[in-house]
Amino acid sequence: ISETESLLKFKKCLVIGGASGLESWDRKNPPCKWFGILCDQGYVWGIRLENIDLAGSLDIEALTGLKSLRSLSFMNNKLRGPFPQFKKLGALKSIYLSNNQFDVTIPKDAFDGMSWLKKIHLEHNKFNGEIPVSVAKIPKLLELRLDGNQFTGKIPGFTHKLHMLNFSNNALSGPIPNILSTMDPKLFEGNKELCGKPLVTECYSPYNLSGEPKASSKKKTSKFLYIVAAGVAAILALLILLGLIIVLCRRRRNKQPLMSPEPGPLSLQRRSGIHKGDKGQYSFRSKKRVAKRMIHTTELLFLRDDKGNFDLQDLLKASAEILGSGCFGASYKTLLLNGSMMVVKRFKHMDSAGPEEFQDHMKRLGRLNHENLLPVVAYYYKKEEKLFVCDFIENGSLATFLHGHRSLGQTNLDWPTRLNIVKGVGRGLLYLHENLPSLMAPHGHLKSSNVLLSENFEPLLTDYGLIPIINAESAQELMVAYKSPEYLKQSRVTKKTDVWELGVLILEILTGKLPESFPQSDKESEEDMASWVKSIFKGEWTQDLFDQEMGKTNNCEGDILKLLTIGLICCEVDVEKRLDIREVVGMIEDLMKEQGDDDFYSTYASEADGRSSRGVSSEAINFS
Ligand SMILES: Nc1ncnc2c1ncn2[C@@H]1O[C@H](COP(=O)(O)OP(=O)(O)OP(=O)(O)O)[C@@H](O)[C@H]1O
Repeated sequence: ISETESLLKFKKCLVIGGASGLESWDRKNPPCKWFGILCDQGYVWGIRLENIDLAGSLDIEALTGLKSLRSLSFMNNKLRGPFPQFKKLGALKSIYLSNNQFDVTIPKDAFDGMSWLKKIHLEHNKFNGEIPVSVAKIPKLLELRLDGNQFTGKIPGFTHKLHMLNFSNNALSGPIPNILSTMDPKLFEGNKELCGKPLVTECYSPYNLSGEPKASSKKKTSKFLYIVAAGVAAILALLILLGLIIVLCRRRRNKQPLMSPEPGPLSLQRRSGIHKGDKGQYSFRSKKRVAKRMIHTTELLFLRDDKGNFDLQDLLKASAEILGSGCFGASYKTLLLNGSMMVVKRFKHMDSAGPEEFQDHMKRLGRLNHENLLPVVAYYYKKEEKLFVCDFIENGSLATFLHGHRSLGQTNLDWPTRLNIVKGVGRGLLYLHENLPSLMAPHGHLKSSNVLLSENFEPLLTDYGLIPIINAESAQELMVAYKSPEYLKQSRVTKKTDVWELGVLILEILTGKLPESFPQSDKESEEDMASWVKSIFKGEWTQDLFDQEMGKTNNCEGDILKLLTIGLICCEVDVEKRLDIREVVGMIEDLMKEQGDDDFYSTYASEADGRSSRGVSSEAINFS
């Protein structure tokens, strides 16, 4: 269905007042020439029908065919009816419905999945019921105006601060969420039952001991206080007991050789069978003394100062659970007595590098610091045993999200999240390339199980920079870099091998297919993942090619195809022709800008002029 037909269908539900300008909406002219239609490169990106006495309802379904649509403004009209299903247009960046006659409750999930939405203006209608929780979860939201409605109930908890918001003149109640407590009090005025900062009205809470409890609840409150006091006393007693146990344990430990205490049945020592014959145990804190002896000792060596509050013995005695066994050995999730959850990876195939070489390399890794790299916190080196310690990342790996065995309640990765992951992986790789300059492939082992996802789904690379300390034979057999076309055909691994790995990862993220499920591209030139994608992809959208779990692509098909093309460019077989990582990251960032860091359309010329609109180019607005 063409843009013309979509818009004409949309027009059918509108009741048009006197001189609306909508007469120009007919098949004689292309939509870009119609009144109120804003185009970019021949495609509709905005509909702006303001101040024209428009009534009726908004048939959002009809607009789903407009792939470039990003902005809608119908302010200063007489629209009413059910809340429009904007979430069907997941790529929208701004919605303006101010000064209309909507008098409905907005469904809780009205904004679910609207990852690109930056501005919502619903002020001066008669919206009632609770503010939908989904509005507080929109990740990029910058402006929210709900003032002059009849919203009731509590303000939901927002995940981040907004540049502009207004809740004034509603019927809201309860405490203002902390994250909004530094905003101008005027933005909350006219809600009799709202309390807490920035308003002067304090919230009465049973926890607020200084507050005057209401007479009717005095009895309840004193009972409650009694329970709280008893609880606090019990916790204190427990803490004292725990402290005593720790002191006793420490005393015992100091008297005994390092490995002699029999750990619990779930300890890392038991689980992994790690043993330590040496007597020496040096404090990891006395670094200077340690530096001289470290090569020959058996202590845990810290690369991060901020994490150094445990030692090898703590690690070995801690309860451990196996996370999985990769090609280099097993990884254990380990809960330390100090409450930190760490991962201990036990490396095999690492005995070719001598102790000094190994130590120098670890120092190099320790100097790295980037938001998309998971740092190695500490390591342990002994001829027959190498351990790497790092933080445990609760969300697990990208591989788990893409290929299943997710725990209950874990969500699918949608397109914006996938694009953001690719961007972070690219940035992490670029940083490695700039800061580990002497290495062949600074990462060398990029695959989805080595991309962990933080709480906010930011990617964290692991198992990077290993090539110099892995035995050559095992590296050739096991590491991703050595499975690249240049290694298989010319026995070469270069910096651009990481670019090829990134390409395969991009294809995996978009198709949801496991690269390992394809036969390797070898001398008989069997099909690998990249050639499989090339054989199917003809430059157009092919539903079958993409991971169905990505869910609704929300009119972003064009951008998804662009990322797929970047993936294929990275998978260029000829290393000389293949782009370097800087060029690829540049392309990914350009795509990000097209997707979310621009805003073509801002209805509000200024805060004071709430009733006019104008188009503002992306250059004119700085959201950073
Ligand atoms: N710090 C961590 N936090 C949470 N999960 C982790 C962490 N490190 C590794 N894992 C997960 O534990 C599992 C085992 O990891 P491990 O690194 O031992 O093997 P792998 O990544 O599958 O293969 P390879 O040994 O080739 O890297 C993987 O699913 C990995 O994603």
